[in-house]
Amino acid sequence: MQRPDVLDREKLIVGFLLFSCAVLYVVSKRMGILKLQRTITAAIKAASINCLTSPNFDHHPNHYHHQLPMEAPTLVVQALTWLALIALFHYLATTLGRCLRRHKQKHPPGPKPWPIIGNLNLVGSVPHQSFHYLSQKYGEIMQLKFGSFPIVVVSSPEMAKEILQTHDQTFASRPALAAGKYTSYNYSDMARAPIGPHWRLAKRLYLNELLSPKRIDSYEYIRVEERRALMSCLYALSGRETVIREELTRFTLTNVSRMALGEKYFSESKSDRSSLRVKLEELKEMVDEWFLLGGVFNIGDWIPWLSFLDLQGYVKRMKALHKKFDRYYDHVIADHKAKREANKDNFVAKDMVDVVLQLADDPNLEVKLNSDGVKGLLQDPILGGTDSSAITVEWAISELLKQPQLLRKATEELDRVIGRDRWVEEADIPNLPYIGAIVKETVARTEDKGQSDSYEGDEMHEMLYDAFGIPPFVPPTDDTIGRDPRYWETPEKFLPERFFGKNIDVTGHHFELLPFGSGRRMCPGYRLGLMLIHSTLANLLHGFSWKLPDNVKPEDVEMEEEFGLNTHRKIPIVVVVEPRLSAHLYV
Ligand code: HEM
Repeated sequence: MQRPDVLDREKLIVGFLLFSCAVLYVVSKRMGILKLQRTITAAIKAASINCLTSPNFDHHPNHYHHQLPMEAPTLVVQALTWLALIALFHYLATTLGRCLRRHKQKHPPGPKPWPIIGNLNLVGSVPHQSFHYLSQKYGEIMQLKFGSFPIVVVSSPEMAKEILQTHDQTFASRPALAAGKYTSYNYSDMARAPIGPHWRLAKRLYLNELLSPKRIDSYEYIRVEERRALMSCLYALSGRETVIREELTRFTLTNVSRMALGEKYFSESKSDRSSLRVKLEELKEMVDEWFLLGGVFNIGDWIPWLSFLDLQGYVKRMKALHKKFDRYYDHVIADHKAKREANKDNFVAKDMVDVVLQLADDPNLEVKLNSDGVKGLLQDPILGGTDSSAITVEWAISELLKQPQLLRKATEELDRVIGRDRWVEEADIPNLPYIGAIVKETVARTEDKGQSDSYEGDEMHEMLYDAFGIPPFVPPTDDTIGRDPRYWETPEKFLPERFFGKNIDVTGHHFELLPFGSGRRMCPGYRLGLMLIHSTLANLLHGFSWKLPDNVKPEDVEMEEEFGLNTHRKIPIVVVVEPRLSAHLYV
């Protein structure tokens, strides 16, 4: 991508005018402006005398021309000289302005914006679908205006590479949206933090403490215990209509809570009123609400002078949600502090909360961790690790129920590789290529369709102009690339086989498939996320046969999406499961 060039002709005009001005300035300085005027006046006078002495001129003595004092033409000539100079400067200024404007207006193509709302009228309730539609009309890089802010949407692997790899430093910060302020402890979680010392601290913490390959392996026993609990629970529900999302969210929430916080910190009993702990149902609702509010188009974000009205009521909801999460984190922190106090002399940090609290006490830390900073850091794994893994498995099952022949192929592979007398272990995953292809196809089609962050702010604006001559940008929507027939055969079809014989991975190197992003803001939890998705899906397909309720045919399964920071199914899928393995494996 090149910085757009000003037209050569205009460069010449501007150069010529600047040169003329410089000459006029130097000459007037040397001669003095009055002398210059006198010279010009003399030249014009000489011309007029020539004219007066021409044979056609009327020489009658009473002719008023003869009566004029000599000063009058001098004044006229002086006035004309000034007018000419003013006109010259005016011309120069307007031409220069036009050139600069032309330079700035070299925007990517896009629809004409309306006053105040910009192009918000073209963005439907599922924005990535609107982007996809618009990008077909305007191309792989297009400009839209959200209220007062210009944004750019890119939708090809080549453009994605430019933005996320070549210029990733320029584009790595996040916009300051209300969701980050009210639901992410004033931009203190890693996902919303601007690039800076706090974000670097978070990255180090996750990569070294919670999400390093060694640490992920050491938590395998938690994932196995929780997987067993999930399988037993589904076994108990067999033959009944079940909303699988409920079970999956409980499963991922428990896993991530135990890994990051050390234990569950929620109560599973609906009737237990005495517990200080938040109820599981309530926590699930809080997580759902967080993802919904994180992805909404809050008018105040894009038309800031209307923000105080909170027209859609989102900010009010964000503040209410913040209070609930705050109570939850206060409880987690107080419990950890109490345990540390009780074990003062030989205390060893056991989980991420212990590590974060130790960091908060460290006076030599590059950036001081205050209470918001601590809670922001606890939030990333709870929210980042829960919803995305659960909804990916739900989408995969929905796609398989729509095409039962794919479900058959997956169970054939499981029977062949694993057999019917044991569960699938994490070490088996590389030997299950068909399940792997299903996971890739699912994340390619469904992950983070909602990623529509844009970048703003004067500094960012300048950087964007420096880098590209373009205004703020929206990261490439996987959905747009994922549906482009130039990169995918029959993109509208769920087709795991498309990955066979192709070395396309999902870890940010192949820009036609970016479910976890790429570059420095790439998801730090991708290993854990993939591990959870692979092993959960493989065991669900291995342990149960899957059916739709009697009155629903595969072709009737709705695949409508609900927009949010993650894209959920609009209507959770209802399934009926029956065990496939011996009964003793489910206890
Ligand atoms: C299926 C599972 C997951 C998917 C699909 C997913 C996807 C993503 C995506 C697309 C991003 C944004 C990348 C970008 O802007 O370029 C992201 C960021 C992030 N994810 Fe994940 N994620 C998953 C699991 C996890 C897990 C398990 C954790 C932690 C335990 C996690 C923590 C984070 C954090 C902290 C960020 C913010 C990174 C930053 O802004 O620098 N994610 N994730």
